[in-house]
Amino acid sequence: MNGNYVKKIPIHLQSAQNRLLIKGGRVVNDDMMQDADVYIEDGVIKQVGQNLHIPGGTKVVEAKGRLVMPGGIDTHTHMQLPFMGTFAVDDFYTGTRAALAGGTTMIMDFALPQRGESLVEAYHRWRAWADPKVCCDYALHVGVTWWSPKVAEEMQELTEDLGINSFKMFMAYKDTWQLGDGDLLESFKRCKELGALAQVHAENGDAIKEKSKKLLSMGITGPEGHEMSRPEEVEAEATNRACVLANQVGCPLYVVHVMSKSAADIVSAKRKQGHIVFGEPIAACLGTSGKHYWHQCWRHAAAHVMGPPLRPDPDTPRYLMDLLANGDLQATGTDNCTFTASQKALGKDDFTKIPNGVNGVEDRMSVIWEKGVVSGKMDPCRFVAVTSTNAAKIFNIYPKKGRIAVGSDADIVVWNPNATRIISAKTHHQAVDFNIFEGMEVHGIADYVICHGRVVVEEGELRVQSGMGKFVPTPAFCPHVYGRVQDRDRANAPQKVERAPYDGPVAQLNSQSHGPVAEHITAVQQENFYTRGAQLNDKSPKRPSVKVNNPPGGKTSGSFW
Ligand SMILES: NC(=O)NCCC(=O)O
Ligand SMILES: [Zn+2]
Repeated sequence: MNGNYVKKIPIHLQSAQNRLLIKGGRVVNDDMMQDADVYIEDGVIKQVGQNLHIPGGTKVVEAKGRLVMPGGIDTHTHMQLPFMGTFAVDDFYTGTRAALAGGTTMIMDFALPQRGESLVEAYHRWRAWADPKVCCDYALHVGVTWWSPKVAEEMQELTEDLGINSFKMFMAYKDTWQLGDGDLLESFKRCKELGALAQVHAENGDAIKEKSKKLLSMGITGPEGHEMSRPEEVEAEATNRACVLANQVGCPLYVVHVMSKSAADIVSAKRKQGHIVFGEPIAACLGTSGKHYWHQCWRHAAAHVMGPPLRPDPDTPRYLMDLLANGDLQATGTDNCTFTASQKALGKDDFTKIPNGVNGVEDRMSVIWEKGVVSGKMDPCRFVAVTSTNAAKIFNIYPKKGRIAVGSDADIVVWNPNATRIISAKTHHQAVDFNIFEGMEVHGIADYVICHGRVVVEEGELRVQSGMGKFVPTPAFCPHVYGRVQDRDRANAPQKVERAPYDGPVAQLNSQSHGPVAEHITAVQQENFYTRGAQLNDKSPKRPSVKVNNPPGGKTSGSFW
């Protein structure tokens, strides 16, 4: 099977089933597989096993030869994001509908305030956009795009009252969302106090700005300049800095879109050193590479522009998949943030103006199945872990989400591991007019998708309604993230050395000594010499006896001393 694998059916033919049996399939969780039936009532899994007692009139989904897995959780999307002068074209309706078509039953999006804007207001704006439109469940991360005591206060309101347990800080996007190291430290400290998970977009925004200017001045205006302006080491440096700063204040850290080998190596090395850090590769970097930035067709190249960029090293997807398979990286998202050709063309003469973002929400499950399971790197249990369970654990919604077990939400994908399809913008359900995985043949198709107990994909037919999904609050102090923080703090607490006080002579500070006092005098003297020609403390009735004609360090022949 390939091509147009999901058809739309009219809303009036859609119905909610409150009793459903998935029969004859192989249930896959992150830690075990078993041949079992799954019985669902009112959106919740009620029984898992064989020879179940099922009430008459229950709708049956035949799953023989299929894998019955927790629906996917996409940890990173930006539906209808206002960004770089425009809005992402996939909104909360088309984006979540496409997610379901591909077997993802929950997304996690980002409420991103403008610099100086209230975080709580941004949160409510995103809720107002998403609630009436979402076809599947969703949660929100909130961006900390500036710092002040008010931001710290609002973070508390968001975690305690509004269902937020993760905050994203940007180390890129200088002059808009970027935080400096001091503000990063403050936000990490605050996350820790509130039991929230700190997330970072790890790229050095200052270096990017500088390099972009240089490339543009050399006449490099096309999409290849995007990658050249932010090469691997720019991502690796920021990843390392974020890990160090978070670890210094004992705050757990989640690095979103780990795009390069060197950034992934840092996450993996820090984990080995005992840091509490998680790494999230996305479908784009697992499924394709940055060679496209050098494509002859401008539109093709621009369609791949995202930050951090895809990497030209063709070995990157394999490498990241290996780390995902062996546990060095943990959860997967897509950074789905889509722009049409005409939107990308805002940067036709300047790569820094191409709206950043690619697709992925629909194809993540198939791409990871193909590159991860079909390639023999991971088994179906690990596939479930990296596409669903680990996200549920990290964001504290497990086992409500991410597991097939009694009491869990009935968010399930009935996966046909043998069917194939060819990914194409012509047949995908996203609003965007380009697909970065165009032409890729993938095994693994969602024959049925069940969301809150409703069959939303049935033998190729997509049955959704806007507003079907719900906001899922994510509680703070997640045991999976914060479980060892207290013990770790206690074990690593600095110890004072008990000793007799020093009782010898202590040197007297004077104005000739090096250090802050001397520096202060030098700076003031400099101002007096070159700005006003006035003397130190001009306004005070009695001047100190500092000889400005012979400054400390002596005179120089240049214009500064
Ligand atoms: N990643 C990207 O290119 N676009 C969305 C904004 C962001 O996450 O940086
Ligand atoms: Zn993002």
